[in-house]
Amino acid sequence: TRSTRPQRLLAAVQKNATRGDPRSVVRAIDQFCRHKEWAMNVGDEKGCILDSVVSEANPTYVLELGTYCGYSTVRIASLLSPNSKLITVEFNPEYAKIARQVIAWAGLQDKINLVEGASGDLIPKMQEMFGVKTFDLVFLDHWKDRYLPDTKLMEKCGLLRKGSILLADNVICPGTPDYLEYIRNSPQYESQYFKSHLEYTKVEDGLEKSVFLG
Ligand SMILES: Cc1ccc(Cc2cc(O)c(O)c(C(=O)NC/C=C/[C@H]3O[C@@H](n4cnc5c(N)ncnc54)[C@H](O)[C@@H]3O)c2)cc1
Ligand SMILES: [Mg+2]
Repeated sequence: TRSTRPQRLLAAVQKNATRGDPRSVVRAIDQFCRHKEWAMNVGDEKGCILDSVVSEANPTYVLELGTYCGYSTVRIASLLSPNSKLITVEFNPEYAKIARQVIAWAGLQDKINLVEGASGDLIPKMQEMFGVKTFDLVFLDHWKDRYLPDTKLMEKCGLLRKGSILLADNVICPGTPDYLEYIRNSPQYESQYFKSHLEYTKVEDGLEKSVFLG
C-alpha cells in the first residue's frame, strides 16, 4: 500500500539529517515540506518566533499539545537546559509512531516524553503521571477547537503558575477565535500577537503568547 505523508517525512529525515543533530532534523523537515510535500509543522518562519520564546523562558517543564510528526517537539527540546523535560501529547497512534522515530533520530528521547492519548483525558493526570506540579511553557498546536477547553482545564487542574507561558499556533489560520477572545479579554492573562505566515506559504498566520498572571 502507498506510504503516508508522515512516513515520507520520516524517510526524508533519515535520508538527509544527521543522527543526534536536532537542527539538521528540523532543516530536513523544512526542506521536505517546502520542496516536496506541505505538512502542518509550525515551520521555519514561526519556528524562529517559537525559538525566541523558548530561549527567553528557559523552561524546566514544557507541555506540547499535538505532536504530529515531532517537528516542534524536536525544535523546542533542542533548546532546553539539561534537567528540563518536554511532555508531548498525541492521540493518533500512526503519528505518534512517526514522531517517536523523528525524536530518536534527533537523539532527544531522554528529554521528551511522548504520551499517547487525548489532551482532555491526559491533562488531569499530568501531576500523577509525571510528578509535574506546574508547566513553565505550553505550546498549543492540536485541533483548534481544543485550545480553549484545554486551557480552562489546565487552569482548573492547577497546572499554570504566575508567569507560565501559553504559546498558541495558528491563531489566524486555521484560526482559534474562541480561544483568542477568551485569552485577550481575561484579566488573568497578558497576551501578545506575533504576526507571521502559515508554514511554507505567504498566507497570514501568527502565534499568540499569553502569560498567566495567577
Ligand atoms: C482551512 C485550513 C486547513 C489547514 C490549515 C493548515 C494547518 C496549519 C497548522 O499549523 C495546523 O496546526 C493545522 C491543524 O489543523 N493542526 C491540528 C493538529 C493536530 C495534531 O494534533 C493531534 N491532536 C489533535 N487534537 C488532539 C487532542 N485533543 N489530543 C491529542 N492529540 C490531538 C492530531 O492527531 C494531530 O497530530 C492546520 C490551514 C487552513
Ligand atoms: Mg500548527
